[in-house]
Amino acid sequence: MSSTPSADTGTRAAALELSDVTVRFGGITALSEVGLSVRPGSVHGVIGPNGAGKTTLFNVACGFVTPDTGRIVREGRTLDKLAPHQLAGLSMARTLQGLGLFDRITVLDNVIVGADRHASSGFLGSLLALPGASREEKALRERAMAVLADLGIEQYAGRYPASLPYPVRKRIALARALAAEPTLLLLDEPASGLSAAEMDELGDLVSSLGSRMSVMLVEHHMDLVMRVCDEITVLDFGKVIAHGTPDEVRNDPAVLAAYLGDEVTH
Ligand SMILES: Nc1ncnc2c1ncn2[C@@H]1O[C@H](COP(=O)(O)OP(=O)(O)OP(=O)(O)O)[C@@H](O)[C@H]1O
Repeated sequence: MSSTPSADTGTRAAALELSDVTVRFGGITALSEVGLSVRPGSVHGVIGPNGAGKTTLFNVACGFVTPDTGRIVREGRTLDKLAPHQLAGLSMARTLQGLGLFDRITVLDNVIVGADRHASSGFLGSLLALPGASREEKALRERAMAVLADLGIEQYAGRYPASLPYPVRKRIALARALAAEPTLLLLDEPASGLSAAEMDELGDLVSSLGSRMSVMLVEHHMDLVMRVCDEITVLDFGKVIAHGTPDEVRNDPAVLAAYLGDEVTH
């Protein structure tokens, strides 16, 4: 990865900053000159009606999509290009809507995949293949178990993901991301498929994560976003139409207009 220091703003660098990001898919402009800055130690929400560009923005932040134009700056360093395998090296981790768990290995081993920052080097593969526990493997297992315990799902460590309820599987995916010890966590629709009670628990969890790291939360569920986010960026038709605190965004006429006919809660 090539990177260059960005201009010193004199303040603590953003955990993640996207500037003037434009993404086109053929004739469709999914994002148009979008800017967003995730302040260190904050929970930053991204919302918008269907087709607004949320997923595309998330994919740019994860390196899945390279913008046609624009800059990605991580803690003061401008990244020419961001690839998914570079996330761990940048102390970033993400969860996806599709979870992406490995069903043929245990929950614990799934989380070890996250704990092993050197997975792309094949280090993890050799560890999992070895019957005897090396010092490194022991440390990885301990770290993975600690994260599972932190999320209240350590009892599932020896189980296989496919046999477990969806909300538990979502926590496993989160545990895998957290096991990489990120300082920036990117969450894509973490509340989808959860009951109201489970969503409440998730809200508490995201709030507590926000006190330990920076979080970018892309989410449909307005109640959750309003409850846990310090700042919110609102997209519509690929453009930023509002940005501010939950109260500012909630009362913004442009946001109300964008959601007209949709379920906005006050
Ligand atoms: N791979 C792609 N190819 C072509 N068009 C795409 C692609 N991905 C997204 N788009 C288009 O870009 C626009 C933004 O899509 P995106 O999925 O980012 O929005 P979204 O806010 O996540 O929508 P939703 O809430 O419905 O998931 C939409 O018009 C979508 O049809």
